[in-house]
Amino acid sequence: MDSRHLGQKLPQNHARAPGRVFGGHAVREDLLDLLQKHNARLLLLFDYDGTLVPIAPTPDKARPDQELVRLLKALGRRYRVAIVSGRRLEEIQAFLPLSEIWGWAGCHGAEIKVAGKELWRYSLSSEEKALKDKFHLYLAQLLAGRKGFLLEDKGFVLALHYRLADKEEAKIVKEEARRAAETFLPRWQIRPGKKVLEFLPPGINKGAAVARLLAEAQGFLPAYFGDDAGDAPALRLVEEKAGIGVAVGSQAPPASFKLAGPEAVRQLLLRLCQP
Ligand SMILES: O=P(O)(O)OC[C@H]1O[C@H](O[C@H]2O[C@H](CO)[C@@H](O)[C@H](O)[C@H]2O)[C@H](O)[C@@H](O)[C@@H]1O
Repeated sequence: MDSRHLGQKLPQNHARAPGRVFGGHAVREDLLDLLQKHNARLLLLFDYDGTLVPIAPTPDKARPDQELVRLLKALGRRYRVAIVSGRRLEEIQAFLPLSEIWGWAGCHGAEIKVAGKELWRYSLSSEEKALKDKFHLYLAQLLAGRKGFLLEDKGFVLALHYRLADKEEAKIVKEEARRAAETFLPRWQIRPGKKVLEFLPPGINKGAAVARLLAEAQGFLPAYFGDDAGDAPALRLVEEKAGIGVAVGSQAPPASFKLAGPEAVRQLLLRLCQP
């Protein structure tokens, strides 16, 4: 096995390189070479929305196409593949019903499965659940009669979407929601995403999720692909472990490599699948 990038920093030209956005959808050959070198000991970790599929007006519209499903199936046969999503684990598994995918983290890592078995799950105390339910009710009332908002209750996480709302109204609603969260759930995190404000239990983040997955994949080189602020802890952790961070799109946190968007990711993965 080629372990040149395990337990040591990436070569100077890759480590924290200014990360050019690779124009168009042409494949970054340097990144492809680096990934191919690790062959069966490569662990590919993917965020979903904005990384594997383009952002859509509403969450239910961002479904994978058949080519993506076939691509992940082929990748899963050749490499270790994990999905690390802000979505509910059940939902993301329904979108990508593939036994070839080894690892799954849902709700930003509040629920994790590996090789078909539950690995870890955040334990929501009854007191915390009751407060979360009260907060949910409060938000539902706040949004009643307002257009363009969507409230997603993911069990462990609440997401307040405002992509289709009026800008000024969204600003007011977000401020009010933040204020209420500090009253109902003062220990919880408030995390902005792409036109969404998410409310999560303490300690839940994609960095912790990836750390749990990596502990089950000793000797593998991790490569993480992510597009937004929620992916920052995972990108950081993977690069600290001398793995490969790939920032996808213009709003992505810093990483050694940059790709223009989901189509550029797909072109790279298609090449990675070739014999
Ligand atoms: O970590 P991810 O897998 O990228 O999930 C992050 C959030 O994605 C979804 O919301 C985002 O994508 C929607 C569809 O493109 C878009 O309409 C929305 O504005 C985005 O915020 C999902 O609904 C959330 O639960 C995830 O946390």
